[in-house]
Amino acid sequence: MDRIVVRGGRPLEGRIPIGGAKNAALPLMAAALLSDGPLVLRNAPDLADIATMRALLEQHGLEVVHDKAARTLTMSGNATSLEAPYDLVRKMRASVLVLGPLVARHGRARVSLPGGCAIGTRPVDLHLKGLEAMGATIVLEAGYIEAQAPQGLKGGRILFPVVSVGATENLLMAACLADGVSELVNAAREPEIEDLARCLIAMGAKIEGVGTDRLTVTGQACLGGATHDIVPDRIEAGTFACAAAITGGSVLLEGARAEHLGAVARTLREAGVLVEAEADGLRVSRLNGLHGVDVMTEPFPGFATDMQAQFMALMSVAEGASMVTETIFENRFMHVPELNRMGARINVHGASAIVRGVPKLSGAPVMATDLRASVSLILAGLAAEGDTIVNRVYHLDRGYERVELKLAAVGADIERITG
Ligand SMILES: CC(=O)N[C@H]1[C@@H](OP(=O)(O)OP(=O)(O)OC[C@H]2O[C@@H](n3ccc(=O)[nH]c3=O)[C@H](O)[C@@H]2O)O[C@H](CO)[C@@H](O)[C@@H]1O
Ligand SMILES: C=C(OP(=O)(O)O)C(=O)O
Repeated sequence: MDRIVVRGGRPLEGRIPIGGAKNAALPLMAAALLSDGPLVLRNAPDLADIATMRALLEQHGLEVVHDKAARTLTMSGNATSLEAPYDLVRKMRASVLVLGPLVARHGRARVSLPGGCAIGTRPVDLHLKGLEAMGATIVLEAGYIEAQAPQGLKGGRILFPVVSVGATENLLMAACLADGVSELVNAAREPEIEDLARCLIAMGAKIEGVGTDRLTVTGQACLGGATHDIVPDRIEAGTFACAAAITGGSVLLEGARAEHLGAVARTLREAGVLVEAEADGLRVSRLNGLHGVDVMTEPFPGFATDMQAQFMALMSVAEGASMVTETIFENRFMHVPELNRMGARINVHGASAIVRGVPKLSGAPVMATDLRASVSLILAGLAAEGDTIVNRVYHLDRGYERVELKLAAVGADIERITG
């Protein structure tokens, strides 16, 4: 199994290209199940999760071509199998996003209950209740969701009791082919949802309220093909922003958009990091010291839970203390014991972690159990004295394209050891 070795102490300088967002690409790929014509996605990242979604769509009967040189994904054809099997779905939570499109288009689907990052229980009840509100019958049997709507879905009013990115995406896609008008209230507003909505509109969907927490969808008989540019990955950008900050460097994040970073950019500035929009991206630099800042994860435009681990690594070398509160997932502090093994001083009290900054971290062999936790250990390694060996990098490969090459290109001493 591959490992990443980081030797800390070098300030990062240069330009880092930001890829298309994993969390936008996955629902966009699922949207191909709604379409009669080919869906072409440009700016497609080359990630393990994209390969998993590709395999899932292919086993449903779609043709998927990933031209990695051109960075395009082309999906065409219609589903011939309506079952999403456990072996693929368990690898990635976003697999459940095939459910809404399959039921909306074909009147039934059988989808395994999903896996994904081990960061909490992660139920899918909101996805299922929403489909029921649109007239589907749902039965859970032997680890599978069996959904039926033989007469097709009907438009309905769905009020989300908590903000859910995945449920908003699943039901938004389903509503595009439902009979009548659907209203999604308290919908998630993450930039990836806006990206999905824009692509669906290009495919012929009728959606109002894009970018707000109230989406109104007038169902259409069918959707067609489209060509769509995937939005840049705000979490990849935020991660490299933390890399620049933790090493006291200065990098230009090519293609990154300040408005998509939401509270992350504001919080970095509060901590003493310069974040400036330039013509072709965002410049992130740290000239002086870092200071501790409190953060609380929230749905967009609040501080993203997918940036919590990376920000905690940064705070572990800041002056003073910071309190990091995780409100989205109940078990997303798996990086804390590993950061502490590198000399960080972090105590967890329920949903909050108190981080007391230390002057230096020290390299160590570490291991993470989820994607963002893994990358937080690389960030810590960039600032640590000595070698940090990050094991189990398959988590990283789910969501970061060649992270070690991108970091090495701006001066980090980092390499992948294969095998
Ligand atoms: C592939 C993808 O885009 N993943 C992102 C997506 O995950 P995902 O779509 O799984 O996250 P959700 O926004 O749905 O989860 C938010 C909260 O709602 C709860 N919930 C969710 C659905 C449900 O049916 N019932 C329920 O109770 C969850 O347990 C969690 O506490 O948004 C998360 C929150 O920004 C991110 O961390 C993930 O990176
Ligand atoms: C938690 C994440 O992904 P997933 O929802 O696929 O587990 C993530 O991207 O940080």
